[in-house]
Order: sequence, then structure tokens, then C-alpha cells
Amino acid sequence: MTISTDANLPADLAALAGLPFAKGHGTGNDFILVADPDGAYGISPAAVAALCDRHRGIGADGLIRAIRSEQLPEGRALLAAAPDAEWFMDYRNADGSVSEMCGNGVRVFVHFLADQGLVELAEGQSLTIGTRAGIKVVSRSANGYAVDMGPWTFIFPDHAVAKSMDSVVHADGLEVPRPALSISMGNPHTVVALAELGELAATKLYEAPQVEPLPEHGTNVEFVVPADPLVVDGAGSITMRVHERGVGETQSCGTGACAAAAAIRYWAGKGAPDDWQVAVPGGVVRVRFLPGQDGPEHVELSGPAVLVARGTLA
Ligand SMILES: N[C@@H](CCC[C@H](N)C(=O)O)C(=O)O
Repeated sequence: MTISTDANLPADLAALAGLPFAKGHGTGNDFILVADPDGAYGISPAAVAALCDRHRGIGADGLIRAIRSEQLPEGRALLAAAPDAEWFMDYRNADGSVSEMCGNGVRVFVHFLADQGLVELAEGQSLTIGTRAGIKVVSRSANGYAVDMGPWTFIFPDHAVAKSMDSVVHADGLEVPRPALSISMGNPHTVVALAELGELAATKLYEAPQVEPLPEHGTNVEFVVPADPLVVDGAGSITMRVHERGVGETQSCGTGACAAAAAIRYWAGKGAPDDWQVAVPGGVVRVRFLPGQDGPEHVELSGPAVLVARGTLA
């Protein structure tokens, strides 16, 4: 692929010439992936935005740099407790902003590491990855990858608006603002439950929904419709659309699916299942809640990871 000379392109893009990249996705949430093991390339926010531009660049929801943990201060901090976290997922949103975590991205990231020969990972084996939201253990299976995402937490533990809600969200297409719950999966999410699929389709996500109060570092917003019946054969089922911080509407969001399942399960109360199917415009991911070893329960996200192209920045 060639990026032609263009006065509007950021100056540091030229320094990336010759850098190989791959393009991949997880349920339609798509990424540019580059391997920079020794941290030789500084990739500015403007360069990320230019590469992720769908008309003038390669086009993607985000860019993922594979870098050895020892090359970044946040990675070195993790290595002390997790010396096996050799690789760090340096995740950037399409607008160039940094995010702590990406659930679809981390599966595609591990698939990319294996594809590049940077790690060996057979079916049934696991790999520990460093992220800005701590270490994540990713296991390969016959049909994709499962990620131990760690615990989920409330962003506003006091639930300021009402017992089970803490925020109000307004989006075009919704007649009135809706109550919501903000949940951290390492990155921030605000989950809004809607009554039926027609309402979900009518919600317009060209612009960022307004969230009040807004979590300190902004938020990803998930609009969710619980299935009716909610539980079939022991598994819960929900349909979701998402507006991602730093991107816009995407086909899927792995951390968002985890936050959505956590919120609906919390609202459903005692007896709600631990196993969830989350349908997004780009496919279906599975979310499970598993007992923690000595602490809070962990969330496990499973889904596919696909590489579709390789190229060189020119
Ligand atoms: N699509 C991702 C989340 C990417 C980061 C997000 N936009 C943020 O800023 O937190 C996922 O699959 O989790």
C-alpha cells in the first residue's frame, strides 16, 4: 500500500516508511497491527489518525503496536509481578488517543504475534500479555481466543442517580434521556438498557451520546436490548450497539460486551446466569463470569480473531 505525498499528512509518517503492517479484525472491530519489538518507532497521535482514516489511510478502528514490555515504562511496571508478560499491546484509538484496553484487539494482537512468529501458541496454550489495564491471559482454542479480562468494577460505586443506575445518557433518536450504569473493564463504559430492538435500531450514533456525569476519562457507551426470554439453556442473551470513545460507532467492542453483560446481569439480580452471548453488528462474542482465585470474580471474553491482509507502509 502506498501513502502518497500529501501536504496534510503528519511529518512523522514518513519515518514509518518500510514498516510492515497487518490488518485484522475481531467480529468486525478492525485494527492495523505493527510489530515494533524494540520500540524503534514513535508513532504520533496524528500518524495513527492518518493511518486509521478510512478514505486517505488504511482505515481501522484502532492501531495496535506490538512492543516488548521492557521498552515501555508501563510494561516494565508489569514485568516485576509478571515476568512472562514479554509482549505489550500498545493500543491507540482511530483518533490517535490511547486506551487502556481492547477486548477484541487483544485476541487479534495475540493472533498477529503468532502469525509473525514472535510467539508460539498452539491450541490449548495460553500467553500472558501486558496492557495499560494490567496483564491479560489469552488462550487459543479451536475457534478463536478466550481472554481473562480480570474483574469488572463500578466507576461510580455510590450509584448517584438511583440504586442501580448512576448516569443519564442522551442520544439522537431516543425520545428521552435514559438511565445508565458506568462500569470499568480497565477502560470506561456506560451501559444503557433499551426495551426493544426497534428502539436500538432507531438510536443514532453518528455523534457521541451525552453522558451525565461523564466518567473522568470519557466513556464508551453501550446500548443494549435484553432478549425475551433473557435466559435460554442456562445462558443469557443480549443485543448491543456501541459508540466507542476515540472512534465512533463500531461493529463490535469486546470490553463493551463484558460491561454490557455485567450490567444486565447485575440488574437481573440473584439467579442471573454466568454465561452470556452478546450479539453485535459484526457477530457474536461470549462473556462468562468465573470465580476469582482469592478475590472478585473474573470476566472471560471469547471470540474470533482474523487477519485479512499484510502490507508495507510506503
Ligand atoms: N473496541 C475495543 C475497545 C477499544 C478502546 C475504546 N475505544 C476506549 O477508548 O476505551 C474492545 O474491543 O474492547
